Amino acid sequence: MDDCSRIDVVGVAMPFALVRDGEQICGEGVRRRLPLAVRELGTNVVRDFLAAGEPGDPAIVVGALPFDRDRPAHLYQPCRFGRARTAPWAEPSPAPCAGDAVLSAMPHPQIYAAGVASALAAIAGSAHEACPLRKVVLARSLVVSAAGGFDLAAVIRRLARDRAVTIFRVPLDTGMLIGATPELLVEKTGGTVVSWPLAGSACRRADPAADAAAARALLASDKDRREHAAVVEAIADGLAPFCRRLDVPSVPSPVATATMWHLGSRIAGELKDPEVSSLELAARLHPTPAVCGEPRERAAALIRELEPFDRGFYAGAIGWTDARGDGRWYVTLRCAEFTGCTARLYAGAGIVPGSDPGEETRETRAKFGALLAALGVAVVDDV
Ligand SMILES: C=C(O[C@H]1C=CC=C(C(=O)O)[C@@H]1O)C(=O)O
Repeated sequence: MDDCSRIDVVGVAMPFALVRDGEQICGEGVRRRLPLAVRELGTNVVRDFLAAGEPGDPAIVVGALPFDRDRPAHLYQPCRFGRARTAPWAEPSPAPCAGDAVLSAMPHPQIYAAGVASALAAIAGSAHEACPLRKVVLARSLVVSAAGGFDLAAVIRRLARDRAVTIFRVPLDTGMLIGATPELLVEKTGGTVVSWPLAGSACRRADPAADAAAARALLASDKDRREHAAVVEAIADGLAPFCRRLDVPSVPSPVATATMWHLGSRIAGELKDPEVSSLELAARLHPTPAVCGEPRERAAALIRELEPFDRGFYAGAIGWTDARGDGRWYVTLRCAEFTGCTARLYAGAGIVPGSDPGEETRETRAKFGALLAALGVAVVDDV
């Protein structure tokens, strides 16, 4: 493994990068691809794939899982891989984007709000069925076009000012996926596994007293607690067969990013088999009700019906797994795909009985905030 401490991960040298708290994980080049669909990423897939490679190549798989479990994952063995504990963000970040950016919401916020109302009707209509729809996460997207393009290194440096999130950059075949996710899908190290789901949100406030009150109100919100509980239950159910012991908090805690409060629950377990692959665990858990809904297939069908765009890699997972199965996968949130002079941003909100279409639309607007600020674009009320 290379020491990437002297490599500027936001430069072009190591295009795949995950950065949190000064720890960088980065990869350069594509040695071999692992083009399986998410649902095919089962036991021993990574171990067998790496065993068939050339000796001396990095014993690691990195990349991104799409939202759709039936689609091919973007997974590969890089030519070089590095890991280091340094903070490469010392220099001040210049304004990343020309001020002439044009914003185009897809769908329009009013259409999104109407979609939330339709989702609420579908949830209510299924209430007396044997297996009712309990939750669906509806997303929308925002295309930002800038004639002069984007300075992606500056975007990353700006995102990295928030120490509570993990910054990622994944080179895709179609562009560059960049974001700042607050949510850990799964981390596996030896015999231990951790997942830290988030669901239930409130905007941060500038005034400290108002901000603390917003966190208290979120913790006390029955609607947000139900939204959160659906995710915790699904993850606990997904991990239980792999664990000899699993600790699931009975109440969530507030988790803060620079722009949002969330309800979070740190779920930790002891694995029956320490060789199990973190990619297999990620593929089993994905998509959780933090990004899809409950029950999964039914929520995914409603998402296909109501969302007028393709999620692609948004609401998927990004991360890495090594030959021992150790690795870390994050939920692909607060992100954009950059292609030429456009950036497509995504944001979603969990819908449960009691959700309000206007509130959920405002929540998605606030979730665009981190990326828009990093692009140097002001959040305006009609997006
Ligand atoms: C789907 C997103 O957020 C998820 C993660 C945290 C809180 C969420 C919520 O409160 O709705 C979402 O489940 C997104 O940011 O696009």
